[in-house]
Amino acid sequence: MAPKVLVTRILPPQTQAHLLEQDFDLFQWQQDCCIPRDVLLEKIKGVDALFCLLTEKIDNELLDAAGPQLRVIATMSVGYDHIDVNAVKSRNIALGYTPDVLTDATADLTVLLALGASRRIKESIRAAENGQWGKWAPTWLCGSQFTNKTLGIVGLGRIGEAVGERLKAFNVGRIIYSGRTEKPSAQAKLNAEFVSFGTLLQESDVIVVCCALTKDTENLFNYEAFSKMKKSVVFINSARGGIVHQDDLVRALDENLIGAVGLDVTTPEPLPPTHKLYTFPNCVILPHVGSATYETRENMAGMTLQNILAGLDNRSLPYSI
Ligand SMILES: O=C(O)C(=O)CO
Repeated sequence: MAPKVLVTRILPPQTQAHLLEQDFDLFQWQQDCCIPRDVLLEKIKGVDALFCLLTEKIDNELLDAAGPQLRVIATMSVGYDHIDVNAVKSRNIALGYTPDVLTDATADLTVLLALGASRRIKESIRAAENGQWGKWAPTWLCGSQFTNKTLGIVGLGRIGEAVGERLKAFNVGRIIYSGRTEKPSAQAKLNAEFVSFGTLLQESDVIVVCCALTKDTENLFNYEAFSKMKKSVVFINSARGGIVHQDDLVRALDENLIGAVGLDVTTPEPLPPTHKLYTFPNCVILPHVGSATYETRENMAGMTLQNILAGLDNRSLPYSI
């Protein structure tokens, strides 16, 4: 009998074609929006494999609804804060994700945000489009550059290291990082120093958040943290919205405690267009597009399908959490 497989979205074209070639009893959510929770809870009943995205919460309620035959869950994401990993593992369900493959795309976008925020891209685009572009003027729309500045990376994992490598090319003077543990190999490559979180806040000119969202990092960037930063700091988050206490970020911007902000992630997502964060000229917000290149998304989908196929075959997953 063909295995029952639930896929929560239409996939990039090559992987979508590959999926349809499989001998699956397939239910695939066809609309270009998240599968509603009640539909997911209904459709998960009796499935052998679940192909999900970071938009689906995988918890005991869902696993109970699925039933004991569920053998593999594969998320098309590197982050897995949407998954109750202990709940999945305690039921002996194989769990897969997509590490490495989105590192370059996400690091590229993080650099884009850092440059954009520090060079006042939002105000510049608005000025050009709104007829405020007068004659060239010596100090109009000046931002700051990275030359000789201190770059602080919170979480020197794969993406943090790739961001460091890229920003090194902008002649930063010093790279410091904080995190749970020292990362000797990345540290040596970047000639970086491991410092305490407090030191990183105080000494960085540019702070990039590249860590995972966990219980330890939830709301790590609160009012107290923003208060310790340089007033000129460029603060970038391309990791997860929940790492930042967003109301405190609004307060910090209101009180001019920080220089510029670039966000690819927020709480919630999507961030409603009426949200106060959009009103700050020095806050650039993108709609969670860090990994959004054709190549990367195809690779992520392909890896997720490989995980599903391995799990259904009772093989160990090639990209296992
Ligand atoms: O894969 C992830 O975790 C993402 O955030 C996608 O960009």
